Amino acid sequence: MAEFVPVDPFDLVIFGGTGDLAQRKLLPALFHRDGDGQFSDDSRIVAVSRGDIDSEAYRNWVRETLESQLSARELKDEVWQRFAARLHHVGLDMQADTGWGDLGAALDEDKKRARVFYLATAPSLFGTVAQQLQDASLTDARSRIVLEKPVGHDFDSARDINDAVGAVFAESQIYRIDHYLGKETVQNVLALRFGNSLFEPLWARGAVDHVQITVAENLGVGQRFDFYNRTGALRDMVQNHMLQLLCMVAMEPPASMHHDDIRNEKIKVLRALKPITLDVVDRVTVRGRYTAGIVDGEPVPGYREEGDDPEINTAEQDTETFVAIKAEIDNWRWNGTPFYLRTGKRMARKLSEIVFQFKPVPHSIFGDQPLTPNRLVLSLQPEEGVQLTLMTKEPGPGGFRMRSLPLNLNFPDAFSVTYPDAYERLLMEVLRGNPALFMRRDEIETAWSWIDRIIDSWHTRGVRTHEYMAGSWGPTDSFVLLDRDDRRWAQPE
Ligand SMILES: NC(=O)C1=CN([C@@H]2O[C@H](COP(=O)(O)OP(=O)(O)OC[C@H]3O[C@@H](n4cnc5c(N)ncnc54)[C@H](OP(=O)(O)O)[C@@H]3O)[C@@H](O)[C@H]2O)C=CC1
Ligand SMILES: O=C1O[C@H](COP(=O)(O)O)[C@@H](O)[C@H](O)[C@H]1O
Repeated sequence: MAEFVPVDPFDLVIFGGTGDLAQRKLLPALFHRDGDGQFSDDSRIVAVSRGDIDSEAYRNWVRETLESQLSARELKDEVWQRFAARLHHVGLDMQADTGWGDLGAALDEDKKRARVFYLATAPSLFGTVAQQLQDASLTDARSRIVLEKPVGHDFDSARDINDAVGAVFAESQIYRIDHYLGKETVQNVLALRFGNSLFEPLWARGAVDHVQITVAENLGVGQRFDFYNRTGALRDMVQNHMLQLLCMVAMEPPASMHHDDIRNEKIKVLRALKPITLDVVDRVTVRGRYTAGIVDGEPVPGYREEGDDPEINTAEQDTETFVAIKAEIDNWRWNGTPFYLRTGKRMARKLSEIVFQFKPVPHSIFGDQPLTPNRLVLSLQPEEGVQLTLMTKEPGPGGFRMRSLPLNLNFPDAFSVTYPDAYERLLMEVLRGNPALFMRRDEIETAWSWIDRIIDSWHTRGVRTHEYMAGSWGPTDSFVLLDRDDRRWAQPE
């Protein structure tokens, strides 16, 4: 039976406490955890923004924002009263030297209490805020700082941010968010691989033909056009989420669940990624961009039409909303077993999954009967579960007929509890002081180095985006990418 374990008293400061991320993810997540009784009465949440509002006005704003997202059943009055009492707002400009004393005054002076600074702001402010906090004597060995993604837009900027934040906080105090690491199924990869003796002997080049990692979204870029247009799918999704998924499935068994044991294994995978160089970039990567189409039965505009600011939406700007990559890991376990990565916006439907395609049997004793090689599918979204396809004999008379059937483990069916979403889990891990689900500095920087190489090669080779219709599974070239190796994407069915 799931049990919600309370966390010790804390002060949580959210820089950007009135922003979109706070509104849609952080505040609902905190409200849910409070609802399950995990926060002590004296724990505080202090929002920082430049807004000229007092704490009462902030509480009213939070109430409205929760009302627009939660059901009346979820927004229980008793929980709201408790939650509201811990909310405070401090108005200050993170780039100015004034106002930091007000923030200090809003915090508890008890040195034993966890003090967490959550930077839900542009990454260009991370170093400045860290320095201001130190100058205002608001940090000590017990404080923690949470950095939202993206940590930089390339290796150099990531290193600068890490240096600036690292000048104030020790690495053990820095929590770099990748919300995919908070997803239930991603953690279940550890349980599946290392809690069962069944899979690990097969988890290698000898048995696995190839691996596919798909993160498809049906949504477009929406309100974030400006950010996205400067970023693109490779930086937005592959540098972080997809490479983290790759690490979780490809790493060697860690010695324990200790955060450094896990992160030490992940970094080895990132270091072993074969660089994608100028001579291969147009064979092993595909860039795409959606045009108008139909998603979930509704007509939707193309990418270009989503950004209405002519200053940023120029014809020369060739931002990709889709990317597919044939990645290779140069190590003993995976040599010769490609990992095909694919992510895109406005695709046929929301679907995140990791597919292990096993090799065919070496010899068939069943004559002409076609045999489908086994496949292990780890589903992340929208449904969480694990599926293993096996060849079986069709029952009954009529000869020996073989059929491929799935062995299904659907988490919502198997476990009746509703479990916390990724942000809820990650926030609780920060408050507990457990960095296992966060990215270490070397992971971020090594991932950026690999990504930078692809971007440089794209620019030098002039690799352009290919159009795909919104509501499809991506550009034709992404199918050719696998076709060339005589393989197919697991989707569409
Ligand atoms: N929104 C999302 O879904 C996601 C966002 N992120 C990242 O999180 C960060 C924040 O994103 P998002 O919430 O969307 O951004 P918003 O622009 O919606 O919010 C920014 C917040 O920061 C405050 N702020 C901005 N500048 C200052 C300043 N100089 N001093 C004090 N407060 C300031 C704003 O308030 P005010 O203007 O009143 O000062 C506001 O509260 C970004 O780096 C984004 O890339 C990451 C993953 C998902
Ligand atoms: O970090 C990001 O992730 C979301 C997708 O997250 P999910 O949990 O809904 O799969 C993506 O839409 C966004 O562009 C990106 O910045």
